[in-house]
Parts: sequence; structure tokens; C-alpha cells
Amino acid sequence: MVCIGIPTGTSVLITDRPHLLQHAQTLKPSKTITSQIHVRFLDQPGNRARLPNLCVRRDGVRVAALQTKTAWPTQSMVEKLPLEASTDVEYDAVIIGSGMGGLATAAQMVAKGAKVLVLEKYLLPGGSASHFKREGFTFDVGSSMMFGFGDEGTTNLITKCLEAVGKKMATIPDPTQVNYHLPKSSRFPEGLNVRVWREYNDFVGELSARFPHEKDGIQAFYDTCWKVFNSLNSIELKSLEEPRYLMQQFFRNPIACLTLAYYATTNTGEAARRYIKDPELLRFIDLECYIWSTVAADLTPLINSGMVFCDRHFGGINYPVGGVGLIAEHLAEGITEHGGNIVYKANVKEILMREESNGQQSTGSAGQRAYGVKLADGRVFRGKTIISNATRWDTFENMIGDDHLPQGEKLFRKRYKKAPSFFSMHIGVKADVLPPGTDCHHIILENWDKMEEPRETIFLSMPSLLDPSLAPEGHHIVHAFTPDWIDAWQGLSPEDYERKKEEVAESLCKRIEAVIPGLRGAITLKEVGTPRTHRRFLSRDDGTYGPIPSRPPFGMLSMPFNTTEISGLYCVGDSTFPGQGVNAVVFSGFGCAHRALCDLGMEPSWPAVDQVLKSSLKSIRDGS
Ligand SMILES: NC(=O)c1ccc[n+]([C@@H]2O[C@H](COP(=O)([O-])OP(=O)(O)OC[C@H]3O[C@@H](n4cnc5c(N)ncnc54)[C@H](O)[C@@H]3O)[C@@H](O)[C@H]2O)c1
Ligand SMILES: CC(C)=CCC/C(C)=C/C=C/C(C)=C/C=C/C(C)=C/C=C/C=C(C)/C=C/C=C(C)/C=C/C=C(\C)CCC=C(C)C
Repeated sequence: MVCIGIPTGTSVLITDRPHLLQHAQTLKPSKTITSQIHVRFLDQPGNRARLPNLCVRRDGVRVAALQTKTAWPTQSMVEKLPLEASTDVEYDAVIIGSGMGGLATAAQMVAKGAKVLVLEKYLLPGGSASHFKREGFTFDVGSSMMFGFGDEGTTNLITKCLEAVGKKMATIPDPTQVNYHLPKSSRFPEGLNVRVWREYNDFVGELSARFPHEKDGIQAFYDTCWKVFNSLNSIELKSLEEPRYLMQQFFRNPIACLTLAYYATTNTGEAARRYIKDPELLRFIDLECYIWSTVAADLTPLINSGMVFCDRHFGGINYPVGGVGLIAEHLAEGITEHGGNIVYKANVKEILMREESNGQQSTGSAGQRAYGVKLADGRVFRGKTIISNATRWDTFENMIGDDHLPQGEKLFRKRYKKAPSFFSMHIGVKADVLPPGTDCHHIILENWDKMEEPRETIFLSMPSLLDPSLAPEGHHIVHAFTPDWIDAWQGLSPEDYERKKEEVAESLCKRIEAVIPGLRGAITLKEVGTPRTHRRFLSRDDGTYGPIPSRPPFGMLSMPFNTTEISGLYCVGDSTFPGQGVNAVVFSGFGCAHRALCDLGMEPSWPAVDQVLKSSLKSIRDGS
């Protein structure tokens, strides 16, 4: 057992019983810390089975503790461990939020030697990509469909992110990305059913068999996506706001960069209509976009579709053994092992700003520079850069205030609106309700015209079909979710809220029985969440899934990248390009870390041309 970051003189209770946390005040301390890093090797390594796993300060606060699982800690490991987050130092980066965007930024930055502090409001890392446990089930909070987990190329961003802090996770390949159960029509009286197989030719073959008259169009459309993907997969993926890197990539791989530049302003609907005429098939392409972007193809940049429609075949969809939440936990562990600090239950209330000094030019509307953050408990942490992983609405409205809203943010609010949140059910079922060979992910939609309406498109994920360790023996997980707005759940009495939850859950379960016959009779556990639940636990304004364009975007160039108009303040996560998606926010983390490291002088850059690129990107965005 190694206790870290406990101030000298603190009395600590070392216990292996979580329930003692509540009574820590009244119990006798078992140890007084005598040095800043207090190392307590408990007896002999042979006693490890009985090792405590919690270390509690007398005031009841759980302190940083590390119990190595594989090896007995060595003195050099202990020396590398960070001290408790200090309010006395200036960090290179203070990161607000430990969602995948924040963690990816932190991982890249600590790997380059930056001094990083991550402040997380919740008790665990991962945000929307975290997990929770109930009665032996391990439920993913959000999506169980992981892109970017392959072994090859440059687009396997989750794999690369873990590697940066010395971590690797075992994954289970999913033979299909998704099984679509779609509306009945004159051509498909039983309903259209399409599986997206891991093997590209199997998928295109199956879709072409459903729409034989569009065989060439299907091939040409997905081939265009491959052009985008192959280009992305052959260049290093870093900040698009960094001129030196862009120039380097252009010299190394001009064809790939020119291809990306060519498609940078294209949306997916436009590309699909170039090759496909059948309205039903075009609706299918809309749905192919909607299930991850929550908007139809006309509002989805082709660069993003290239990534999603091809990585599912190139790297494949791979499920991390033990659940999605472990990705964030591995990253958090790697970040602290590399000297970073993560503080949980740290609710940032304010981003502190001052007038830009020493004649440095500010890009901020009011010449402001962010220099620190203030927590709800009054603590202040200072940073040379401040990086927000919260949504843009939470960052600018709640932590800065509308008085300081930069011009660019006003424009963003005109161009982008909040996507709906989700109604979700995390269900435990008896295993025999799922016949062998059932696919992990399904989409159910009965009426094309209602695709974007609340509670119409149903998403189903059953990750225990891939990793049985997520559910108790003889059981499986059914995670069902559907887009929904918070307005429908406001202003209800507690009884009405509960009643409405039950009614909606019942009607969804009935519809899901079209795919899982007998579902309702097989349920052993059901946790129902509404947009209010998402707002509360994920700290996202209105529980939103992220920003969506209010009108067709200028391809990938409408969405802001990581810098903001306030000097020293960056955004990362799904409020920045390329938007929602775990691998998408990890990319935004790569970009954010790269740009911040350049600004800190820790990565080579060309400061003289920075401003030119920034202004050009801004004018493209403003004029788009
Ligand atoms: N929103 C959803 O319902 C939902 C569901 C499934 C998946 N997803 C996916 O999750 C990903 C989102 O990743 P992300 O990294 O952009 O964001 P995130 O929402 O996952 O993480 C943001 C983190 O910031 C923390 N935070 C917010 N305000 C804070 C404050 N004031 N002080 C301290 N911490 C604060 C939150 O607790 C959270 O951990 C996307 O991939 C999205 O597609 C979202
Ligand atoms: C102009 C300039 C600046 C430049 C020019 C040229 C160039 C160089 C360019 C470049 C570019 C780049 C690099 C780009 C990049 C991009 C990227 C990376 C992208 C990515 C993306 C991704 C994405 C979008 C993803 C997504 C995903 C998702 C969202 C998912 C989700 C899922 C879910 C929800 C689940 C479902 C379920 C069921 C079905 C059940």
C-alpha cells in the first residue's frame, strides 16, 4: 500500500472496508503521516490478499492511494508518484473535466513532460464514457460501440492515447457494427434488415442485394468515404491549428492532404446524392449518419463519415475487456503514473481571467487571459493554460458568464444548437432470452419520417454478448437508449416523473420485443434514466449529447477547433471539431494537447505564422 499526497502530520485510518468511510471521524487513526510521501509496505508481500484498498483521512476524505496489482511497488515507482494537487504551484495545464476529451489531452501532455492537473466534478473518470455497477452488472454509461481501437494506421486513436501513457487494453472484436431493423415498405413488406459486417465486402454485398439497382452507386459512395479515410489513416493526426505540422504533413503526404482539403467542405448528403438516387437508400444513408451524429447526412461533414464508415471495417469495432469505463480508468492511472494529478469531487465554478499584460497580443474580445480556476469549495488552481472539457454552454455560460462571451461564441450559438439528450434503460436479463448469434448492437426504427423525433429511433447495445464478465452468470445486459429532450421531463411532480418513466420504459420494451421476443418477462434489473439524469450525472447542459448544426455546415470547417478567443483558454471534447464520439473527442484531445504544448514552448512551432492560420480559419468559419 502506498499513500500519496497526504500532508505531514495527518492522522490516517487505513481500512479495507468501504462502509467505514462514513464513520472515519469517530474511529481511531491507525497511522500518522511523517513524511510528504508516506510509504507503508504492509508486512510481507504474502499478506497481499488481506491488503487494504482504501486510505481515509481522519476528516473522512478519501486520499490518493495506490495498490499495485501486478508487482510490489519499488522505491523508484514511489518516487515518481505525484504529490497531492497543490494550490501553490502554477500548472502547465489545468484541465476541467476527465471525460475522454480531457483525459486524452492530459495523457498527451504528461507524456511530453507537462505539469498537468485534471479537475473532475464526479467521483470517477470518463464522463459519458464511464461505467457503473449494480448487482453484479457492469453497465457502460453511454455508447458501447468503440471505434479507433485497432492495431494499425494512424486513426486508431484510442489505442494510441493509451500507449502514450504506457497502457494497452485487451479488446474483443465485434463481427458486426450494427444490425438495422428498418421500416416496412412496398419493396420490403417485412421491413428492411441490413447488417453492417466487419468485413467491408460482406456489408456492401448485403446492402447491394437489398438495392440491386443501386449497386454501383453504393460502391461509389462508400469508395469516396474510403478516399477520405485512407488519407486520414496515412497522416499523423494532430492540431489543425498548427501551421508547422500542417506544412510538414503536406510535404510528407501531399496527395492525402490535398484529398482532405478537397473534401473538407463537403457534407455526406451531398456526396451520397452524387451517386445514389433511390430515396429509400438515401434515407438509409441518413440513418447511417444519424446513429452517431444525431443529424441526417446533409448536416454531417463527409470527413467524419469517412472516419466512421471505414474504421468500422479497417480497425473494426472492438470492445475493451471489462467494459468501456476501464479505458478512462487506465488513462487516469497512466496520467498519474506520469506525474499528472487528477482530483475528483472538484467542481469548477469559475474560470479566472485578467487583462492581457506585457503587451502580448490577445485574440480575446476584451483582451482577457485565463489564468486559473476556482472550485465550489473556494480552492483556486493556477495554470499557464486552462482547458475545458465541459460543453461550450457549460464553459462559457456557467464558468465565464455571458458578459464576457466572445464574438466567436455568439456566432457558434447561431450556427449550432444543443442535440437532444437520451432516455436510457440499463437492463439485466436472463441470458436465455438472447439466442446464440445475437448481434451486440441494433437499431430499431418503424417509420422513416420519424427518424429524428424523440423516442422514435431505438439504439440497443448488449456488450455482455462480447464480454460475459460484465454480467452475472446466466445473465446479459440490454442497454436501450433513444434521443429525447429535457423539456418533456421538466416540471413534473416526483410521482408523475416516476410514472412517466415507467410508461415510456414499458412502451419501448414492447417495441424492442420485435428484436428480442420475451424481453419483458426476462428482466431481472432495470435502471431508467432520463435527460434529467444525464444532466445531473454528466454535468452537461440540458443533458445534451453535444452540439448539432442548425443549418448545413461548411463541411469540417464550421466547427471550432481547440483555441478560443480568450488567450490561454482552450476547449476540448464534443464541443470542438470533430464533435461527438469517443474517438472523435480523443482526436480533439490530441489536437488540443498539441496546440497547448506549442503555446507553452514544449513542442516546436512557428509562432510567427500562428496568427495568420488562426485568422484564416476564423474568417472561413465566420463567412461559412
Ligand atoms: N452526452 C451523452 O449523453 C453521451 C452518451 C454517450 C456517449 N457520449 C459520448 O461521450 C463523449 C463526450 O466526451 P467529452 O470528453 O466531450 O465530455 P464528457 O461529458 O464525457 O466529459 C466531461 C467531463 O467534465 C466534467 N465536468 C463538467 N463540468 C465540470 C465542472 N464544472 N468541474 C469539473 N468537472 C466538470 C464532467 O463530470 C465529465 O466527466 C462523446 O464521445 C459523446 O459522443 C455522450
Ligand atoms: C483546411 C485545413 C485546416 C486543412 C486541410 C487539409 C487537412 C490536412 C485536413 C485534415 C483533417 C483531419 C486530420 C481530420 C480529422 C478528422 C477526424 C479524426 C475525425 C474523426 C471523427 C470521428 C467521429 C465523428 C466518430 C464518431 C463516433 C460516434 C459518435 C459513435 C457513436 C456511437 C453511438 C452513439 C452508439 C450507437 C449505438 C448503436 C447503434 C446501438
